[in-house]
Amino acid sequence: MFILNSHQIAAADQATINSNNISSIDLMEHAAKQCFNWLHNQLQNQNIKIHVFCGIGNNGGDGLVIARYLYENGYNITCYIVNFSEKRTKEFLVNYNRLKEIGKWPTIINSENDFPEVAFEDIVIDTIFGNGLTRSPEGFTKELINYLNSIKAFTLAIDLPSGLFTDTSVIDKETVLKASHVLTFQTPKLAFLLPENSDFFETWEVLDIGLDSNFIKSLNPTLNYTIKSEILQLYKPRKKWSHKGTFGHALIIGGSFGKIGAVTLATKAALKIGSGLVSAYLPKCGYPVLQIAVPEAMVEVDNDTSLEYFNFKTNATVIGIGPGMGTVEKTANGFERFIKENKLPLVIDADAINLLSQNKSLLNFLPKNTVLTPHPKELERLIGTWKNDFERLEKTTDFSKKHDLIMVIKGAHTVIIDSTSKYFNSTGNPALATAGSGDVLTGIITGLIAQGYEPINAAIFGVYLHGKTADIAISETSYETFTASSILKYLPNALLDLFNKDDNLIENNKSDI
Ligand SMILES: NC(=O)C1=CN([C@@H]2O[C@H](COP(=O)(O)OP(=O)(O)OC[C@H]3O[C@@H](n4cnc5c(N)ncnc54)[C@H](OP(=O)(O)O)[C@@H]3O)[C@@H](O)[C@H]2O)[C@@H](O)CC1
Ligand SMILES: [K+]
Repeated sequence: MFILNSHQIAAADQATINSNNISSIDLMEHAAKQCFNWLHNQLQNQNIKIHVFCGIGNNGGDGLVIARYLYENGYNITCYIVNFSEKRTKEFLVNYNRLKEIGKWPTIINSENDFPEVAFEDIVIDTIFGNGLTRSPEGFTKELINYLNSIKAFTLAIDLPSGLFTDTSVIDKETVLKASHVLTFQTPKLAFLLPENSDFFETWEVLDIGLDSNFIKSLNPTLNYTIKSEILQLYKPRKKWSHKGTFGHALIIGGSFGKIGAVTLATKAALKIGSGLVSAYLPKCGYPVLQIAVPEAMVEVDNDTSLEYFNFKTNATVIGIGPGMGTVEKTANGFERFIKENKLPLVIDADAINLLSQNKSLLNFLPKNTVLTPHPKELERLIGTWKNDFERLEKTTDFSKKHDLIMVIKGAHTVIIDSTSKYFNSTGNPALATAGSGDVLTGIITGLIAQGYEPINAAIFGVYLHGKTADIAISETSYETFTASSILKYLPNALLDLFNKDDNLIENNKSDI
C-alpha cells in the first residue's frame, strides 16, 4: 500500500474530484461519515460527553460533518471552532452552515478564556489541523493543545494528530495534540511509522475514502507500507517436480566462543524457511553444538574459538554472514580477504556490519543488492549520525544508492530501503525485542534468497514473516516469554496465515464511492 506525502494527497483529492465527478463537499461528507460510523460503532449511543474541536480548514470541515452526525444521532456533544485564522475554506463554510441549519451553533474559541471544561471521562475529537499544517501551532492554539493533553481524555484524531507534520519532523513537542487513536484517510502517513513520533499517538488505522487509485499509482510513490495481500504476491509456490536442489544452498557464517547460539539460530532459520540445503561455517568449538542443534545442516569449521581463515569449501547459492562472529583482529583480517574474493550474494548482519564500518573501503567489494540488516546503533556506525528520523531515512537511501545495497533498518516498523523505494513493514510487536531475534531474521532472508527470491523481495517477505510470528504468538505467549526460538516455532503459522482471508483492518475499510 502506497504512503503518500502531503502534496501527493492533496493532488489525489483533486484528481478524484475531477475524474470521479464528485464534489469536494461530497468527498468530505463521505470521509467524515466514515469517521462518525467508526465512533458510533464503538459508542453504541452511550451517553458520554463528546467535544469536537474544529480548525478552519478542511480538517475542521470534517469535524463539522462528524458533529452534525453526532447531533442527529442524539449524542451529548459540543462543537467548537478553534478560531486561529479568518481563512475559512469553502468546505468548512458549507458545513458550518449545515450545522446552523439544524440549530446547532458551534462555540467559538478566540482565546484561553474560551477553553471549555473537559473531563478525563469525556471524548475529544481532534479536527484542528490535518494535512494542511504548514508550521508549528502557536498562541492560544498551542495552549489549547497543551490543555487538552493535560486532561488525557480519549482523543480521536481525524487524519493526523493536530500539530503532527505528515513528512517532516516536529520541532516543538509541546504543539502536538496526543491521540489515543487516529483515523487517517486513504494512506498511512510517514509520520506514523517513525519512532520519534511515538509519543503522539497510540494506534492508527486507515480509512479508504475512495481516492482515485489509478492517479495514485501514476504518481509512482516511493514509500510503501507492505500489507498481507502484497506479501502474498511475492510468495513462490512450489512445483510438484521440484527437488532440494531447486531451493538452493544457504551458507551461514558466524559464531565465536560464547556466541555459537547466534549462528545456530540463523542456520535453523535458513532451514526452516525452506532453503533446500543449509551449511554453517563456524569456529571449531561450535561444531558439536551446531550438529546436535541442527542435524539437517552440514558444518565446516575454522579455527578453534573464532573465525580466521574463511576457507570453506561449500558451494553455496547465497551467504548470510555475521551472527555472533565477533570483531577480533584475526577475524577482521579474514573477513577482509573473504569480502574481497567473494562473488556470491550476501546477507550481512551484526559484527560483519561493524567490521564494514571499521573498514569502509570494503563496501566497494560487496556484490550489487547485498542485504545489510543493521539495528540503529550499527546503522549509525555505518552512515554517521542523523538529526531526526526523516533525515535517517534520507541518509540511508543515499548510502544504499551509492553502494547499490539493500538496507533493512530494524525497529518497530522495520524499513527496507533500496536505491528507489522504502518499504515499511506492517507486522511485529515488542516481543521481538529479544536476544537472537536479528540472527533469526538473517537466516530467514538468506534462506529465501537461496530459494530464488530477489534480494529485495526476500528482505520484504522475510521481515514480514518474522514480525508476523510475534503477532500470532502473542495471543498464546506473552511479550516477555517470547524468544528467538519462538520465532522459529511460529514461522509455519506466519507462512500459512498468508493464505487466510482475515480481518486486515486496512484492507477491509473499502469504500464504494
Ligand atoms: N476534499 C478534500 O480535499 C478532502 C480533505 N479532507 C480533509 O482536509 C484536510 C486538509 O485540509 P486543509 O488543506 O484545508 O488543511 P487543514 O489541516 O485543515 O488546515 C490548514 C489551515 O490551517 C492553516 N495553518 C497551517 N498551519 C497553521 C499553524 N501552525 N497555525 C495557524 N494556521 C495554520 C492553513 O493556512 P496557512 O496559514 O498555512 O496558509 C490552513 O488555513 C485533511 O487533513 C482531511 O482532514 C477530507 O475531508 C477528505 C477530503
Ligand atoms: K486532526
